Amino acid sequence: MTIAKALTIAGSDSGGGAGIQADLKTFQELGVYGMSALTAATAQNTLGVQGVFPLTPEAVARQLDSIGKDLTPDAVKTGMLFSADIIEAIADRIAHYGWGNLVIDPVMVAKGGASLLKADAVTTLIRDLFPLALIITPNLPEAEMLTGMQLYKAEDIREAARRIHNMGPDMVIMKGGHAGGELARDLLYDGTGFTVFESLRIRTEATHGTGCTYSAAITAGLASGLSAIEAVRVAKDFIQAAIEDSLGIGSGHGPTNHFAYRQRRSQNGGVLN
Ligand SMILES: Nc1ncnc2c1ncn2[C@@H]1O[C@H](COP(=O)(O)OP(=O)(O)O)[C@@H](O)[C@H]1O
Ligand SMILES: Cc1ncc(COP(=O)(O)OP(=O)(O)O)c(N)n1
Repeated sequence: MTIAKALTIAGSDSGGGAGIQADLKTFQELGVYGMSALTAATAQNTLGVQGVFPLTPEAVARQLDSIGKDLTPDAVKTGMLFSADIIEAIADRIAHYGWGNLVIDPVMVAKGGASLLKADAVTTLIRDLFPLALIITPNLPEAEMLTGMQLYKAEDIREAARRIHNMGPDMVIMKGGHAGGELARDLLYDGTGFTVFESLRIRTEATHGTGCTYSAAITAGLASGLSAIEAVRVAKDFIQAAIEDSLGIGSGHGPTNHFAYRQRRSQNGGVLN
């Protein structure tokens, strides 16, 4: 049996809704073998982030070496990276092992407002990691931080996608979770044109870890051999089901339901409804 393997390089969310935990659950649900390299532990629940405890760059690099010397990933994603020296160590190891299918979720600030990336690490993220990426998946506040633009109008969002594309990745997905409106609309830009992925916006507080889960689902699709467009289409269905069927746990921003996509498919003879 050959199984697709995906690696997440990210922080731990003790509450289980975001970070490494969301990524590994998503990989598993999509039939992909999950591996992880931890960058930081967070003390976190649905109410917010109570503490951030980064690992040393050396500890991150050694985890990547252990994986690289034995278990070649078919796709890799990054999430919370925290500091410039951790990013440098990760970029160095990814280049060393020649890992492709790299999805970068440029995690900066948790929904509750806690900083998950030091301000002085943004330039290192752009300089060292973006050129290695197949896809970068900023939400609108992250895209504003990366470009210095204010993103309210559709044409400005498209211009921001072009500018982020010029920072080195093959593709950019501008996520629409933070925009208003009836639709949750994501835009994929590949350097020549835009592809729109949209769904009905669900009115809910249970959106903790949506970005992690979405980028992990894209990574799982790429690891399985899907094209980028196919992988994003599956990921959009996965996150929509996960938000719609939320679990109702915790008293703040609850987690999404990582079981939902598979449960719906099995109830419908393999077809998502
Ligand atoms: N309320 C919602 N209803 C439907 N889809 C949503 C909702 N909120 C976010 N999404 C989708 O979840 C994915 C993650 O987007 P977003 O929430 O913007 O990321 P982040 O968690 O990084 O802020 C995107 O596909 C977005 O369209
Ligand atoms: C450890 C960790 N990593 C990433 C995040 C941010 O996750 P995201 O999917 O953007 O969800 P919200 O924080 O916006 O709910 C995190 N919180 N913790």
